[in-house]
Formats: sequence, structure tokens, C-alpha cells
Amino acid sequence: MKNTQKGAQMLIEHQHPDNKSIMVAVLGAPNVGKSSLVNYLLGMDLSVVTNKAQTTRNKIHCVFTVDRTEIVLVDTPGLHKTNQELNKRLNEQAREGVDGADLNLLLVDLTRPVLGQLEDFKENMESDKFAKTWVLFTKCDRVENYKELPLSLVMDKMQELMPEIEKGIVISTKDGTNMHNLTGLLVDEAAPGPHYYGDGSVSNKNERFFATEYIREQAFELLNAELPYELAVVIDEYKDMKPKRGETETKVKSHISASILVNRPSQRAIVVGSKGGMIKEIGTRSRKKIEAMVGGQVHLNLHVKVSPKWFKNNNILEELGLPRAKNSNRVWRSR
Ligand SMILES: Nc1nc2c(ncn2[C@@H]2O[C@H](COP(=O)(O)OP(=O)(O)OP(=O)(O)O)[C@@H](O)[C@H]2O)c(=O)[nH]1
Repeated sequence: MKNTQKGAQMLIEHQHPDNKSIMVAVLGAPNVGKSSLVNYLLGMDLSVVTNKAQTTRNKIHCVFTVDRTEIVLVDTPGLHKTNQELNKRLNEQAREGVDGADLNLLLVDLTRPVLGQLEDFKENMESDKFAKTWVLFTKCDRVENYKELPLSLVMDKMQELMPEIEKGIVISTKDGTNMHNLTGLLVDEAAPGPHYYGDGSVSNKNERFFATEYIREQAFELLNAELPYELAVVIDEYKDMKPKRGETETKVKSHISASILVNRPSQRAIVVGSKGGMIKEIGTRSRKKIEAMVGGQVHLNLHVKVSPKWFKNNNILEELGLPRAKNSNRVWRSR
């Protein structure tokens, strides 16, 4: 997906001799605040955020620049113990996220026991080798007197468990604690070289991908309990209509038909809601977000389909960008 700056000028700019870049994997357990961090640094709501665990299902490159430094954040699904096929593939996405990263940001939630989160991370990552890692202690706005916590002792223990850990930073994306500081540290850490994304892209994923994400995000927000985890969104049709003569670019209409897949017929009834109220609300909310992304009007058609055990179906998982085998879709060059 691209930002609005002119392509040719940007291609020249990305070759500038003063350019620097860094690839940063954003890792941690479900719900620790990975996507919130990415969106904060990006300055836009690109990655989906909900209060439910396991919202992010794909590794997503999110790109921003500070002066001549390009920072590529790789948002990843939360790592967790699992035997289920879908969850195994989510873990695989996170493992691929560290592949080729110059730096890992390992997020641990200050409102939960922190050492346990690190132990789980090491176990679920199934690797003994990591790039340089910084621990980000998240959600400090929710911890009274966090400054009095014995974090240097915790850091010593963490470094014993994982020697790649170089430093720890307390942050909050709610009140901005240390976010400016973190950006500066990332810029300092970047190495001289051309930008990975010189064409103005803000992500390696396209608008079609984010359309499914925003529909799923709204469904996650609006539906209760366990249902969201048995739900997926696939696009059936995505058509950009050219503006008619006299119409401005901003009036461009996209026609999107998408299906919300559920596992059982009873779930279909919940997603449709009484008199279609729930699906209508999911549609209205996600359409607004997609319109903000594409900068034009969107006509969104949503259907709910029962697709039993879709989360074990290889074809559907592949369509959702979750291949079985280790299969990196990196677009950057190695240094
Ligand atoms: N109070 C507070 N809440 C936060 C902060 N960062 C994230 N949250 C909340 O924590 C919840 C999870 O945030 P996400 O950014 O979706 O977490 P994630 O790690 O990407 O989650 P997964 O996609 O499940 O792996 C959301 O309700 C956020 O609003 C923070 O700094 N302070």
C-alpha cells in the first residue's frame, strides 16, 4: 500500500547517500500491545487493534521514515502455545518476522508477570538464536508507581535467560511515555544504506488485505466471547471504479464483496444478528475505516458463510496468507 507522495521523486530520494534503514521485528505474547505500538510509531491506524488476544494473524511490514531514516516494523501475531493448525501457522508468521530483522522489539505487558512472558516467548519461538533485542515494558499507564518497580533486577534476570537482550524501555502508547525516546533510539540504531521501500509504500500488504483486516477487526470488537477466533474474512470481489468525467479522484468508488466465514450455523445467526443488525453494524463501521484508507467512497457487500473447520482447511489458510511451510515473502534485499 502506498502513501500519496510522488513515485518518481521518491525513487530518487531513496538512493540518497545519507539514507539509513532498519528492519525491526515487533514480537511478544498476544494482546501485549504490538499493533498499538506499530500504529503509534506510524501515526496511523494501519494494523488492527482490539481488546481481544490474537487479533493479528499475519506478519505485516509497516514503513515510516524519520528524516532520512526508514524504519520497517514487522508486526507479528502473538506467540502462544498451541497444537491447533491455525495457531501453529500464526506462530510461524511470528517466527518469520524475526527472519532478517536487524533488531527485535520484544514486548512484555507490565500488567502481567513479566519473566513468565519472556520464558514463554523463548519456548514458543523455538530458536536459540536471536538478533539484538530490546525489551519494551508496555502499558505503564496502567501500573501505579511503575517507576518504583525493580526493573533493573528484572532486566538482569531477563539477560540471564536471553543474552541478546541489550536494554529495556518502559513505554505506553496510551499516554506516549518514552515513545519519542524510542523513535530516537531506532533512528540511532539504523545503518547507512538504501531504503527497502523506496516507492512510497507504507506496507508490503495491499488495500485488499487491509480491507479484510478492518472487517475482521470490527467483527472482533462487536462479537463477544470465543466467536471471533472461529471467524475469518475473505474478499470475493474488489473492484476500483474509475471516476466518471467531472468526478474528482476522491470520489473514486471501490466495490467490495466479502464473506465472513464461520465454523457453525449457530455462529452465522450471531454474526447476522437480529434482523441483520449485527452484520449491518460490522459493515458500516468497517466501510468507514476502508473509506479512510482508500480516500474515496466504498460500496461494501458483506455475507456470512458457514465453512465448517475453515481453520484446518489448507486452501482457506493459504488464501488468508498463512502458508503451512516456512515461506518468507520478504521483499527487501539482504545487506
Ligand atoms: N492502557 C494501555 N492499553 C494498551 C496499550 N497498548 C495497547 N493497549 C491495549 O491492549 C489491547 C491489545 O493491543 P494490541 O495492540 O491489539 O495488542 P497485540 O499485541 O497486537 O495483540 P495480538 O494481535 O493479539 O497479538 C488493546 O485493547 C489496546 O488498546 C498501552 O500502552 N496502554
